[in-house]
Amino acid sequence: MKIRIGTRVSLLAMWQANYIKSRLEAAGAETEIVGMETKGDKVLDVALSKIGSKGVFTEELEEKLLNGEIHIAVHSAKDMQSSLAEDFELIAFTEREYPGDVLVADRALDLSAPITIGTSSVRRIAFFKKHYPHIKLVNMRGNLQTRIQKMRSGQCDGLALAYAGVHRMEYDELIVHRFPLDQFIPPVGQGTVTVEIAKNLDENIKTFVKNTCNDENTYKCLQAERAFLKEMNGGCSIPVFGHATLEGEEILFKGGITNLEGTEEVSMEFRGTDPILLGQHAAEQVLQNGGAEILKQIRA
Ligand SMILES: NCc1[nH]cc(CCC(=O)O)c1CC(=O)O
Repeated sequence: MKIRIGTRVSLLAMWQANYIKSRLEAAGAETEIVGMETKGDKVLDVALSKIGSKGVFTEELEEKLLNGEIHIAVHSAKDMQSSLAEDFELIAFTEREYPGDVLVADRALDLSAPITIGTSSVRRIAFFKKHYPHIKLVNMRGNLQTRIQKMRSGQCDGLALAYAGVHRMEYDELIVHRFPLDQFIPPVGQGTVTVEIAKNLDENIKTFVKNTCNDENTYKCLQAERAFLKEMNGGCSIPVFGHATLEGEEILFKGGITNLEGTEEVSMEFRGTDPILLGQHAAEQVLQNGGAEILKQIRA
């Protein structure tokens, strides 16, 4: 069996693809990595939340899934839209890395001082405004390496990033702070790698990939998180967050939404055993308890 793996070409995307590749090969498959640049990689001067079109990192890979040039596409689960087009499916989620956000810098930073932090995530911006209103924020896109270069050229004192990406790119020694998970609640999917297929994929390949790459516990959590995200109908320009963990058979889901200024936040916790029902219920409750109002304000 030879499995062609599609990926973006950033170093982090390549890490993810190689991670999946090594699992498939350990289980006896031959593989080939097919890298490609996507719109999301090329347009770097605009905040993601403003590019607007859905799937800026996924469209081109999906074309290749459909025409068979690749069998699977590897993504960060966080980058995936909550509802895929009819023809596609996420069949595996790898065991999750620590899901939180960290501060990366070349020197120790005093978070109570008026330092400048680079980020363009609407969620991180809102949490900074709420918990660190004196900190100055500057827009920062591009891959991890580019952002670190921009920081070193003086554009900011530090960068707010997902731990998972920093760790995978081996920048651990630049981590100067970990934001608590209950203060910077992670976005849906942060820290796990997912495998996307076209539904017409050969069943043997599909089963093989599932068996070698999927972590059942992470899968359950991601089902809940993604059901929540879908029901919230957010998109990456809306600071929606959601994080599920397992406690025995039970799923604990924490999620919500904040306005862009970080002055209004609806965060709630729910427990359940059916991931999809739990995620949907959580979204209904968050929307009913002020979330719908926040969404409306942001969209206006
Ligand atoms: N926003 C881009 C992005 N997409 C995935 C990761 C890495 C973390 C992950 O895979 O969850 C990052 C970088 C970041 O947010 O710091």
